[in-house]
Amino acid sequence: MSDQTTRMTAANSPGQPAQGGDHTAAVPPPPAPTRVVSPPSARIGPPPTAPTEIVQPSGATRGQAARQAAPLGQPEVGNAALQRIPATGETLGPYQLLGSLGHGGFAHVYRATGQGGEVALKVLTNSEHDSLDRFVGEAALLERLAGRGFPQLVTADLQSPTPWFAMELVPGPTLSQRVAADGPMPPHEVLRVADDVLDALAVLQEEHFLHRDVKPANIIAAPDRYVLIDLGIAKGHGTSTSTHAAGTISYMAPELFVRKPHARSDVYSLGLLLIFLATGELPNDLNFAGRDLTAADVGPVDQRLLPLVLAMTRHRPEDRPPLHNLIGTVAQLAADGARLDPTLLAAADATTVERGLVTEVLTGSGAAAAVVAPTSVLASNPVRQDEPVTNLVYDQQLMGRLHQVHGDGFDGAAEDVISVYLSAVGPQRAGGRTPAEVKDYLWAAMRWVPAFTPEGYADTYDGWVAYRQRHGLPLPGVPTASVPRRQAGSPTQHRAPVTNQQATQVAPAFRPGPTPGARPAQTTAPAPAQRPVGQGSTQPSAPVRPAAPPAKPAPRREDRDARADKRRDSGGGLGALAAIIGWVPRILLAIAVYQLIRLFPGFDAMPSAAGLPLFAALGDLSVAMLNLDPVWAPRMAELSIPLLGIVTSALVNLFRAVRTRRGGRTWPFWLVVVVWVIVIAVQGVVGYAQQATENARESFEQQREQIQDDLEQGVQDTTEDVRDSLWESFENALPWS
Ligand SMILES: Nc1ncnc2c1ncn2[C@@H]1O[C@H](COP(=O)(O)OP(=O)(O)OP(=O)(O)O)[C@@H](O)[C@H]1O
Repeated sequence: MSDQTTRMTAANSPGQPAQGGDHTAAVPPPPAPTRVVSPPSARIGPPPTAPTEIVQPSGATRGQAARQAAPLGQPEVGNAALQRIPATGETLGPYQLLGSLGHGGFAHVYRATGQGGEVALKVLTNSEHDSLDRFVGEAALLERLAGRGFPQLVTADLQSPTPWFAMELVPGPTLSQRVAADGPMPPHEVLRVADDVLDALAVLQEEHFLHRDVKPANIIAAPDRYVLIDLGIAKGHGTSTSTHAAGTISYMAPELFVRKPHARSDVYSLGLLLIFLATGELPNDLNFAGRDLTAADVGPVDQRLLPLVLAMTRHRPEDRPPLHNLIGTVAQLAADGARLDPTLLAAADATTVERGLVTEVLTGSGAAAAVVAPTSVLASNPVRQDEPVTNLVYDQQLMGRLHQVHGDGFDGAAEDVISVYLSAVGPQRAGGRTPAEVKDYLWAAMRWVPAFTPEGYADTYDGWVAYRQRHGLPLPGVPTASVPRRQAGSPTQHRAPVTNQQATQVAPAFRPGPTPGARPAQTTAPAPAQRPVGQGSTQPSAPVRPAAPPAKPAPRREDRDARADKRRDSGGGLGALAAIIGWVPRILLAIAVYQLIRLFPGFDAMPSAAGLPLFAALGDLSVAMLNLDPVWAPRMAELSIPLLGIVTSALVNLFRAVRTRRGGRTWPFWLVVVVWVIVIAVQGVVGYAQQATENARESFEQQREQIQDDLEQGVQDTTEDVRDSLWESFENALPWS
């Protein structure tokens, strides 16, 4: 890129509003003197091959300036004040905005036309304190990447009151749009995505950057290639101390949750992305499970792809293959799946590029990690008091425990866990939110739907512990003090501030309990030496390693489904109603079985349930509706029992299927229908036999009566004949006849 285009010219002079827009409420920050910076500030590694001259305001960052200038009442999203959002038709620099391509929490991207055709124009719309730095960094990095796997930077104006940069417009849907529209991709196409994205990540790694937000929405499916976008949070490997809530949680590598980016963190995200592309869904909630995925976790992935995605998503970053090996594997799979070299997918020593990065980490800010008590689990994951509350989602200890309680169906216990956690780390970490509000935020962030407590257990910490004990599941560390209970009926109440005394008493509740099969917790070695590179690990040896995450293996998909059914059948609000309704088909089934028993000889003295008012009424109703002979009413009343059973079980199962969002996979419906069909069939057969017997008896009776009538008639006729004949003989014998 030429200097003329690289120098971000002030198309709009500072303070001058952009043309054409009607966003009068927008508050542009005050003009500020400019300086040349080497973007981005977080970059570590060799200087760019061509110095990038990107001009940005000096002194207070734009975010700070904007906040200072912002009147009270300016819209805010969380902690983020909003910049003005340009309207379609507006002009920015030499470009006219044609329409929106999309936006994230940070910037809006427009299709724009101007100099040399159409471009994608990205506009900074967030004025958080470091957003302009990130924006400048993204533009500079795009320029350095020069279109290799990423859109090419065209030009930029970062001095504008509305900072923007223009890049190559990549035509096509994002992969999330593609999967939403067309469903899962065929294996060969998944491999093409892997090939293109791995190449792009390798280019990025050569520039000493991680992407850190590899996800379907950040890959555009152009007609001839797949292009990675959104470098807004890309950062140098060595800058591991950021507290910024970066990345999209569903695709984040486990080590990013403890703010220890690894050279292979993007490999993990890409592995999950490939699973998503191949199956249309992500493995559930495994971020905090603390183990590698298995074939059972990932759903119906093509057998060729399976070893690849399982290797890419290994829990420990050093167990994942490096980019170089993955590129080789994908090439082999694309050419001939049978010739896969398994050594490429094995854990591998750090590559040259990675080795340099590890040194950066160890000699850089990583070594300055907090000095903490070696036995404190919380200390292994130091909490910064000034972090926004939203960053709690990156706390592996907290989230690991929440993952457990939620997985077991004890959302109420989660509030207790959060409460205990806040006791230990200081209630100010909640930013004024109640544990219930913190829980709601975390649930939304993790996309966890409300759980339903197993029948017979209180939705509290103690209830959860009882449940685990009963089912032989690993228990959390035994607290030295009782966990504060939620008061009945006030699930969202604000808890009383906790005292320091309470904090010390309850903190041990966060120690992972004895968990068979778990990796041993890594204790904190005093003054950890730098682990020699090439001896089996590329992970930096920070002074304090995170303790092993809760070691409950994530449940298999079928187990989860069955457990979800169980949970949804019980507990709380709609769940209670569902549980009651769920009993109706069972009661009807019991009545039908009773009716069956009565059909057998010797049991027919038992009163018929069909005489109950409900069934009798149904019998009358169906006779009236079907215009049948009223003598059929008792039969229809009998039939109404199994029919009602089928209908109610269908409704209950439909209700469950909707609640669990798993379509017709709820277990009992087909079974219930089969049972009901058997009930109807037996009733029909026995009823038919009874009817036939009755008919035969009636016909026999009729014949008997007929014979009797005939006999009587015969006797009578004979008697009359004899009498007549005698009378006639007598008359003939008379002398006067
Ligand atoms: N070069 C491009 N060509 C075409 N469309 C693009 C381009 N860059 C971005 N987009 C579109 O704009 C949308 C938003 O872009 P991007 O993800 O970079 O924004 P963002 O605000 O940084 O998002 P996030 O909050 O995820 O960081 C993308 O999903 C994509 O649809």
